[in-house]
Amino acid sequence: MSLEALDSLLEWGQQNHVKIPQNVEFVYDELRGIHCKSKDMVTDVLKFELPHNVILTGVLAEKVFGTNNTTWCKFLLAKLMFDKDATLCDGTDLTEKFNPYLNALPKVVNSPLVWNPRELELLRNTNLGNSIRGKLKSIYKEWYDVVSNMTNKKFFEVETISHDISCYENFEHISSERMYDDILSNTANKSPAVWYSFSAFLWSHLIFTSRAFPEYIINPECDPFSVMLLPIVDLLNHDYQAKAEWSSNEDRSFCYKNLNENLKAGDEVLNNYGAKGNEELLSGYGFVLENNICDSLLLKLKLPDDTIRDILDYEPDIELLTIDDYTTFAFETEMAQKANATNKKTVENFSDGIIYLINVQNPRATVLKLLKLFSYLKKCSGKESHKDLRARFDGLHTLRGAIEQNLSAMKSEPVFTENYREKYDLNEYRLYCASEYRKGQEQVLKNTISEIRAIEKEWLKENKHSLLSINKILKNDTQFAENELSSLFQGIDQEDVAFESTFDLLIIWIVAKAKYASFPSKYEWVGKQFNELHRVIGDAIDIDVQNDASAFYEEFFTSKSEAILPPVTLDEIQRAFMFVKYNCFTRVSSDETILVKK
Ligand SMILES: C[S@@+](CC[C@H](N)C(=O)[O-])C[C@H]1O[C@@H](n2cnc3c(N)ncnc32)[C@H](O)[C@@H]1O
Repeated sequence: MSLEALDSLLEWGQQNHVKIPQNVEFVYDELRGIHCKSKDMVTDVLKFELPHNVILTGVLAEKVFGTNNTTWCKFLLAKLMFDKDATLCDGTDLTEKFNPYLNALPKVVNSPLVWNPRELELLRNTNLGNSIRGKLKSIYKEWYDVVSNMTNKKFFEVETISHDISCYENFEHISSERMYDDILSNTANKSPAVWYSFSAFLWSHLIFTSRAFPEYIINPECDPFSVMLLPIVDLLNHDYQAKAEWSSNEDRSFCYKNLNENLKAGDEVLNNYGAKGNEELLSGYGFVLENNICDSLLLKLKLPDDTIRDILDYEPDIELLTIDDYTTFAFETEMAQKANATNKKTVENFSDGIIYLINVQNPRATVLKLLKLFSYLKKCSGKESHKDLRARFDGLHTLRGAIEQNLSAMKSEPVFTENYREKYDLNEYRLYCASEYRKGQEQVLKNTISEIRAIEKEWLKENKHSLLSINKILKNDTQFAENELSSLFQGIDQEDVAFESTFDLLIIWIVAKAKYASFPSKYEWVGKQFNELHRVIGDAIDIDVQNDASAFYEEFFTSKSEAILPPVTLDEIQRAFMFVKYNCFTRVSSDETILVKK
């Protein structure tokens, strides 16, 4: 970006009656691009006004291509930027008209969509790293659907873009390296062969994701997803604390007001793009904010259709969310959100998975939603509900285990491919963005684990009389340790008997208590639950339990001498396993198996 380009843009604005406050100036630096600063102390509202005739909307795309939608707006911008020929609209050449605006647009938006393979390795094991190819494919499809449609042939010479087309058609078989070398590097270097190539479209797409505004502000009747470009107003950078107001006048001009009081000389005049986390900022805008309080982590879960259907039909208090429940494009619109809220969801809505966004500052709200879902997933078949204490604890520990796994994957050092180092440069700014993004994601995961631990603590306190650990049992049931344990292992080589977990010991305790009918009076409820379960299930022992119980039996009760029958039968072990499955959960932190009173 040259300073002359900025000056020309501001002069063009003046000629076109764009109103810019007297006491601001636009400056440029490498890190923040063009941005706006107050020249002196500002105590009043700062107001920018943009006349309708300098706003780029879908109406122009309609006049040029006959279709008014965001995809065609992207083609229009690409044409204005990269086509040497004029783009006529009502007798005006739009390229000439918007030339100063086009010259001041960023050459590259630093989104990972255009990072080279070496840079992309910085995002390994993150949501963004895992989703970038999918995102690229969906933008590529948006382009392909237009250029491959016969009715649009009049706008494009398809032979010129045959390589772009074949790369899309073979997308799954093309390595990231080749995709970068053949296609994306042309976007990154701003050297697309023609204006309707995919590289040109991708540049335009990123200009829209990083600087478009919702059109409904100047045109309330438009499609809620329509967007527009606002020259000069779009030079304002983002801060989630900025108090900005967008409105329009009757003549459909756009009005931006900065409501931050007491700006000092040199302070930046900022816009507010919405409460966006670093993942959204980096992928759509190519920058990150340090210590971003809007940061969030996206958890995606894939569940079988039948499970989703069951939840939608019978579990109204379990919220299943999709990406449409969150921001979907450049600037969030209330209308789009309302449209999502009123639609009843079906299984088809979840083809891309169930999405939960966990906020770094307030993970609790989402953790509570996730806990309900995980309790449901961990509830045992039969009569158990996701609201039962055992299922809730089991869900909590499964969720905690999954989040901890995510965290350790995120922390693992990326392994760099040797030949990338020789072939590709590493942009320092992208390195910084990747590391800040990872830091933010780690922080969300850590805060989520702390929140789950805090919830577990509350639940343990509230339900302490309904929970029983093996340590408590051993303290109170001396008969078990002193007599029963040795009778169970008569004839078994004592050196072989070593319990590695509280789970094993609990199984043995249940076997002993059921066999000798010796549940201590304090724990009579365990006996009752044991009898009740076996009254209900009869001889139905599920296959997983059969396998686990057999392995356990073999490990502990294989007699040294074939002449001596072990004192415990496989059936007794299976029954104890069944009981533990339906009445216990295991804590991930201590690997401790806990019995739950119903
Ligand atoms: C709407 S434009 C703002 C004007 C832009 N600086 C320019 O040079 O054209 C959005 C782009 O500005 C940059 N940007 C916005 N807010 C930023 C911030 N807080 N820190 C760093 N860069 C920011 C990003 O490159 C983003 O893609």
